[in-house]
Amino acid sequence: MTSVEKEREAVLRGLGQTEQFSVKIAGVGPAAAAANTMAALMEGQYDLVLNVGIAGGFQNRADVGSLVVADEIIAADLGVETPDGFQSVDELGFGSTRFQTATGLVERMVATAKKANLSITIGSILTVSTVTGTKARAEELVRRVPGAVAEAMEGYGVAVAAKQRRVPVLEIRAISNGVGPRNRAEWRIDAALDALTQAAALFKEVF
Ligand SMILES: O=C(O)c1cccc(C(=O)CC[C@H]2O[C@@H](n3cnc4c(=O)[nH]cnc43)[C@H](O)[C@@H]2O)c1
Repeated sequence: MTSVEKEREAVLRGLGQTEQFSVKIAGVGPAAAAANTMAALMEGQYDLVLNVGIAGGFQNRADVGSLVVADEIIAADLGVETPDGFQSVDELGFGSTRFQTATGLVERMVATAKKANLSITIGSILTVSTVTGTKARAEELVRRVPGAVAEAMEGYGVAVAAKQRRVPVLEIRAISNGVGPRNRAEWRIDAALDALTQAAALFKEVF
């Protein structure tokens, strides 16, 4: 599942000729991602759901142009803001903001990417509904989730649908920008899409 067509094309370029994978559009944001992933899972039989796309990288954790793979997918803004700070739905007893990703496959993806000389980091990938645009917010997210390496907008939605259908899930992202003060001029979307293509070229071997 990719959010937009450009990400889908980048993945298809890397996959080359294969019938092993089906690459579908999730849309932007967790709700669209959950609905479109569920629709895909109702139409076909799948062994694994991958959420692949670009993301923001947290400073000194994931550099622009590098790859990240999630050991955990976390809905970072699903909760309540109280005078004492943010409380997640887990703390409130309303559900879970966290999904573990497919054990074994994370390590295989990382080992294979490293063998291909790609820069890749394992960590929590946050799902947010609002892109972080300030240093204070970036710091707050890292304080709340010390293992966070990147933020994007779809992983949690994809994971909700995958879990419902009892299919393992993985999130792999290429970093297009830093998480922090908004600065569109610093975006490196082409570099991130190239990294996605290089990652996807390994998928046949890894999965
Ligand atoms: O207009 C902005 O300043 C802006 C900054 C970052 C991202 C956006 C998007 O509209 C991107 C949405 C799309 O890309 C993924 N993505 C990429 N970078 C980030 C990020 O830093 N934080 C959250 N999501 C990001 C996301 O998964 C969406 O699919 C606009």
